[in-house]
Amino acid sequence: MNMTLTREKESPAIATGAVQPAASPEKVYETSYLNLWYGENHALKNINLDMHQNEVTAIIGPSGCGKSTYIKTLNRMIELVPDVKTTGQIKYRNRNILDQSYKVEDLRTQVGMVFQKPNPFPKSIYDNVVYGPRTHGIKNKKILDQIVEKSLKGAAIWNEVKDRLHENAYGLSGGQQQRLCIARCLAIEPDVILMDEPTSALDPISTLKIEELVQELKKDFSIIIVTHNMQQAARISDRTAFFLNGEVIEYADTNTIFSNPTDKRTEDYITGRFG
Ligand SMILES: Nc1ncnc2c1ncn2[C@@H]1O[C@H](COP(=O)(O)OP(=O)(O)OP(=O)(O)O)[C@@H](O)[C@H]1O
Repeated sequence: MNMTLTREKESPAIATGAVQPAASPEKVYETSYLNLWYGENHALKNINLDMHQNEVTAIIGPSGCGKSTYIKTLNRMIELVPDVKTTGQIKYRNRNILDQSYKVEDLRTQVGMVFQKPNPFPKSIYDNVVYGPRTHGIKNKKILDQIVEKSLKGAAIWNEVKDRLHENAYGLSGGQQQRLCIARCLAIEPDVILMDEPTSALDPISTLKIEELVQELKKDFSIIIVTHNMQQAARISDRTAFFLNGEVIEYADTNTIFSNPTDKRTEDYITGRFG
């Protein structure tokens, strides 16, 4: 059965705001037949997903379906969990990152991550932003100053903090802290930004700011975002993958997922019948 969830019809709340994806933008990630086990728990099952440059890809699905697990495989953070086993491939820019010869440090210079709860370091705003560049050996103050300004502007927080750069980041509001964490991520000039429910701890106004920011950032970066919030996926993403019980049930451009899904389970989820 076809269903319609468009701006004008049944559900104004799930209006897709994102522009349709371009014909075939370059692939950033290509996941093929990815399986992942936590011990005996088969958490990801035969995942096949391509993610594209300068797009926002949303990952949605009910609690426990494997969203966070999947996004953590994309920067190999998953390796921090003991007793994890994977099979299959994840190619980032044509190289399989699951191949142990791929240095995780190299991957992390290309792929930044923003987490559910803002996690600034207990340092000044300035020191938070320059943390990555300093780790990479940049010491020149003029260059670091430029990185700070550019990154904070990129994360749409410069005007709010430019006069207090040397104050502790913990003095910022939750929404400001999250934008600072995005600035910290931008300072390493990544190619891809992974976001694991970046607004779930924020109030609606801060959420809106982050959503607007994501739309800006996709001009320069590729963004993969896990969200519980279907309206958010509909508003900001170009493509959406619906996960259920560790499988990708449906992956398509966001408009299709929310207005004309092909799988009954997708339809049931986006209409709130479960999850
Ligand atoms: N560190 C871990 N050790 C063992 N099992 C885990 C671990 N993390 C997740 N799992 C299991 O893997 C499955 C997928 O969990 P995951 O956290 O990826 O789901 P999710 O879709 O992100 O859920 P939520 O929306 O609640 O955050 C679940 O069965 C979960 O219990």
